[in-house]
Amino acid sequence: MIGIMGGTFDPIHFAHLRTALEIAESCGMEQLRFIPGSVPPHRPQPKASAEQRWEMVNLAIAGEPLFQADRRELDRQGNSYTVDTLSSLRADLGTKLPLAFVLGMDAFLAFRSWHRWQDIMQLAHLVVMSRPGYAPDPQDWYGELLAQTTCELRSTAAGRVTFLSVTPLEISATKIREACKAKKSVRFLLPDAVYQYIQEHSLYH
Ligand SMILES: Nc1ncnc2c1ncn2[C@@H]1O[C@H](COP(=O)(O)OP(=O)(O)OP(=O)(O)O)[C@@H](O)[C@H]1O
Ligand SMILES: O=C(O)c1ccc[n+]([C@@H]2O[C@H](COP(=O)([O-])O)[C@@H](O)[C@H]2O)c1
Repeated sequence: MIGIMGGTFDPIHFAHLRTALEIAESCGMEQLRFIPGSVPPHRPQPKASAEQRWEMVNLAIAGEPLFQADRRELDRQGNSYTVDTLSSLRADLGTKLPLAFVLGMDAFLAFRSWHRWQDIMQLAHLVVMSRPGYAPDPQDWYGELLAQTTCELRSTAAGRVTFLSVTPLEISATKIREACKAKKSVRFLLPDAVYQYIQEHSLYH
């Protein structure tokens, strides 16, 4: 199974990295790909450029064999819709391989507003990670799709939803950008290489 972690990554931080590793290990993924978005359809545009966010993702994941960075959303024009990304991954990887789109509870709560969300369910599983401050969706719309074990995800290519608890880390890119703006240090919230990159490029000031 391959995991896909999409995000704005403005910037990538330790909560992305630690939760991704825990999910990859507990689901038995052979690889987890970080896919930074170019033009997020659903939020204000990022402060760092697409290439800067790409470079920070690469610095952050260096040396972790389970992780890969994938730039297909950056190389595409227009809005970075997840349905298009997953279709393009299917074109590369075939229809049989289990694919799991990994997202935090905050993102999952808005999932049914995503572009062609029903089609996303045909292309991948959803692995929803706990996130401090976000309670589970009270509308149990995914009931029939619920997978109780991660084994169930490996036995089909797409279409199931599962919820996994990860180490609660109250880190967000928003707070990191705000701290930079307030001239406070963001060291130890993200990898040192990313911290240095932010300083060298005077990001978020
Ligand atoms: N602390 C966290 N715990 C669990 N999941 C997280 C956490 N931070 C981010 N994620 C998840 O990682 C993915 C990418 O998130 P994103 O790049 O938007 O980071 P963010 O910290 O939420 O950024 P921002 O504050 O700019 O919205 C999303 O699915 C999001 O839910
Ligand atoms: O395709 C959509 O309509 C869509 C709407 C909202 C979010 N997403 C994806 O969800 C992932 C997490 O988004 P974000 O805002 O937390 O960085 C990222 O890969 C986004 O492209 C996708």
